[in-house]
Amino acid sequence: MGGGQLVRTAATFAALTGESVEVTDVRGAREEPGLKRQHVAALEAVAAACDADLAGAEAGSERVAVDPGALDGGETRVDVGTAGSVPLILDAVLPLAARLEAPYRVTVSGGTDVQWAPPLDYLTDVKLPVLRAHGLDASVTPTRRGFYPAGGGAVTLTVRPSTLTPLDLRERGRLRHLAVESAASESLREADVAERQADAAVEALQSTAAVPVLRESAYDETASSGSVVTVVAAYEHARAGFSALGERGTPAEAVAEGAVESFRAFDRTPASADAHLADQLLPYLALAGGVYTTPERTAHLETHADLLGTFGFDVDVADADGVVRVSR
Ligand SMILES: Nc1ncnc2c1ncn2[C@@H]1O[C@H](COP(=O)(O)OP(=O)(O)OP(=O)(O)O)[C@@H](O)[C@H]1O
Repeated sequence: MGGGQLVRTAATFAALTGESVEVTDVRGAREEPGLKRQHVAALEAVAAACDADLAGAEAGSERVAVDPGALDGGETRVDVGTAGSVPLILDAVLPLAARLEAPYRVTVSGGTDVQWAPPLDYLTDVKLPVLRAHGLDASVTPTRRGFYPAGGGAVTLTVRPSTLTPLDLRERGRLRHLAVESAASESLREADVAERQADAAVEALQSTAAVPVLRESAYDETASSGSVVTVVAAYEHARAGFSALGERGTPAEAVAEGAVESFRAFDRTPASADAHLADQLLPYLALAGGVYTTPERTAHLETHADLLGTFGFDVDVADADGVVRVSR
């Protein structure tokens, strides 16, 4: 049944509802089935917030059980040990705010900007502002970035008891500004990678949109070298983000162009949530209700919505006027 998302969501909703859950045949369809270290870390991060007993929470395990206690917060550290995604682990923890009885602080080390996961700047500058506008009380303090394969990044998340309000994202409103967030390893400073990514993105965006384009670029001492650029689109009522990771052999300018192109494609649609945010907002929609639209039905959106249905939270995913409308 399902992938890593199933394990994370099962743990999160066990903690939220106070009901024990068991997931069997974990990542059964994957080449290497069973839990990966990053899924174990997510289970540990959720379990520590609610004194849960975990069974089978180890790498390779194909069966895991979560028996939650009270969501009384506290403080803990979790180490993914690899470049497994830190933002994905924090994603599992963030919705707990809705039922926390006291603040919870977790420091997670691993990869901050890795493939197939939300980059750090996407979490801090796209997802968190959207959620804060809807009642979430959470702050993220990055200490260091971590790229593939060594990871070694570290981020501290503090979540406080929050009253979530319905996601009212029917219309995104007009584009107000764009921001380019560019980051690279210290070892790429000599090649000006962070500046080149930022300059190329800013230049391309200025030729596309008649709004202010903010720009930030930074270097960080990292265990493995890498780079990342995120284009943040701030609309009147919504935010969207488009990231690209640097790759050996791909010029910094081409990396930036990838992120800009994704923004342009989204901006041509009337949607209020980008394709990634659409699946990541589902737990909040389940808890607080609301509506948003997104350009496409991704497999993540569909399987995550189905999964929430199995926890008794029905989410409606419907085609409407060329976009996909997600509501509850
Ligand atoms: N560029 C990106 N920007 C923002 N979010 C992203 C980006 N790429 C992937 N994501 C998000 O990362 C999450 C990936 O979840 P997924 O379940 O695939 O991870 P996993 O734990 O590695 O699972 P598995 O290994 O079983 O496939 C999704 O929520 C997806 O929207």
